[in-house]
Amino acid sequence: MSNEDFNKRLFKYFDDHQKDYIQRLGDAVRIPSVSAWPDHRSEVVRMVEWTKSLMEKLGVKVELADIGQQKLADGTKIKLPDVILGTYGNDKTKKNVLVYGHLDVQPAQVSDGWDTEPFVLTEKHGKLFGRGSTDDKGPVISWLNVIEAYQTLNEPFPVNVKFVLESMEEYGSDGLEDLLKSLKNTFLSDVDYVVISDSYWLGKEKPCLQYGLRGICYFFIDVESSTKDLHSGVFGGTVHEAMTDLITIMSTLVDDQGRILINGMYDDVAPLSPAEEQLYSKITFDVSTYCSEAGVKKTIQTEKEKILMHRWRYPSLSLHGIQGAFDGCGCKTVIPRHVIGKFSIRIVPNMKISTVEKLVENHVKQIMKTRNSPNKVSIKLEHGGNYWVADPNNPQYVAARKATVAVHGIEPDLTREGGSIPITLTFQEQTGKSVLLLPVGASDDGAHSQNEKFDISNYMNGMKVMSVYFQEVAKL
Ligand SMILES: C[C@H](N)C(=O)N[C@@H](Cc1c[nH]cn1)C(=O)O
Ligand SMILES: [Zn+2]
Ligand SMILES: [Zn+2]
Repeated sequence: MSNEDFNKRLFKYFDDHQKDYIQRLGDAVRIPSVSAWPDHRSEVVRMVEWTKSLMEKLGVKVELADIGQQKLADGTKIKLPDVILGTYGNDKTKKNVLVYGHLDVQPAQVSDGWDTEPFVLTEKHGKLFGRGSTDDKGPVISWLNVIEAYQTLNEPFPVNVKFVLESMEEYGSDGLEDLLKSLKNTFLSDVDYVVISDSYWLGKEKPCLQYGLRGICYFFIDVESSTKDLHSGVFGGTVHEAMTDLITIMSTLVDDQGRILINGMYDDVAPLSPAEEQLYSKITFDVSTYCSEAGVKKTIQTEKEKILMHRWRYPSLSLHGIQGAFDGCGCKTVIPRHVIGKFSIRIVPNMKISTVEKLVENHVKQIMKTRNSPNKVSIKLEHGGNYWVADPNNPQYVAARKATVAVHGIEPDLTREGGSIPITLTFQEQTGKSVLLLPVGASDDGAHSQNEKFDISNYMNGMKVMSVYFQEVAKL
């Protein structure tokens, strides 16, 4: 049978089994594997076990790698979830492709404003709503569905596949870097290509391949004022409040133009070359759609090119929350004794995590000097992950472009991602091989947001692209 005929059968098989794939994703979404919630660690472990069992059913050889313990803010330690190392096929004549993905998800609760139960996959108008549907359970399961389809159709798999599936990605990939370094001369030594499907298209219709990611430095600012919470009527106006110090610090970090106000933060940012500047205008991107997907009235920048640059090649600082602050309904007249402010800086070429950390520390010290406050303030880099930029002309990208054209009938845009996949650079360094970001989700999937979803069409077409990608990589 020609390859074309096989792909027709394969694609039909995917379409015919849509219901089974939705059910499988639903089983995964039902496990609330939130890595940021220590009290849900057993659910993360359950997700690892669920995936291991599916992989073993498909004949993937699975090993669970212990990556040690996580130290929580209060000093206690809990076990980090094991990393799944999978091996499928061992044919020395075939290429070895390493697939990375993550099984943990961002927190979610109906009270955040979800229209449906976040951990119940709900199908509406061709969309599958649920936490982790697009980030990253849908894509991870898609890779496994591809293996299953080949088996059922009795077709030899075109490549050997290795899997690294972690469950702390949404918490900065705690513990994974050391593991990968320790595997450099064993599990990783014969890897030819690394592929990651954990990001999103730039629009809803046009597929893309990505060759860059921003990194992330996530900070906690801890402010302690008193030994207990205080009555604001009794103590207000006489004590230095932790919250007042914290809010002052947090209000000095970024201005209304999105510019980071920390001295020196832009010193290492790579200058924009004329060649790079030209790339942005060619990319399909609609500013008004972007605004409506975000649910905002306007963006800081108005030109498409500038928006893309600020998503991909400039740093940004976002404020995320304050632990310990009153956030319930009604009025509570209490002065909290201890608050922890949380913010992150997305970093870009050629910023260094250690420099960013020092600059933030200096900034906080400077602000506190002006406050005449006796409160205990400490700043901690909770986790840091590097940026990554690759050459989109390397053969692996050519293979993925052919796969995209074969399924979608259109050349993908070559784009970058504003989010972070902290371990990407480590894969490149430890294997010495090309890493490809092959997104399958759409721009409006709402990863990390309320009503995260994965379109059924993206699920089905994603598996088709992944299949042809393996076939094309086999030919390289
Ligand atoms: C792009 C990827 N799907 C993702 O969402 N990554 C997270 C990683 C992270 C790092 N610290 C916390 N989360 C992100 O970009 O926020
Ligand atoms: Zn995520
Ligand atoms: Zn992700």
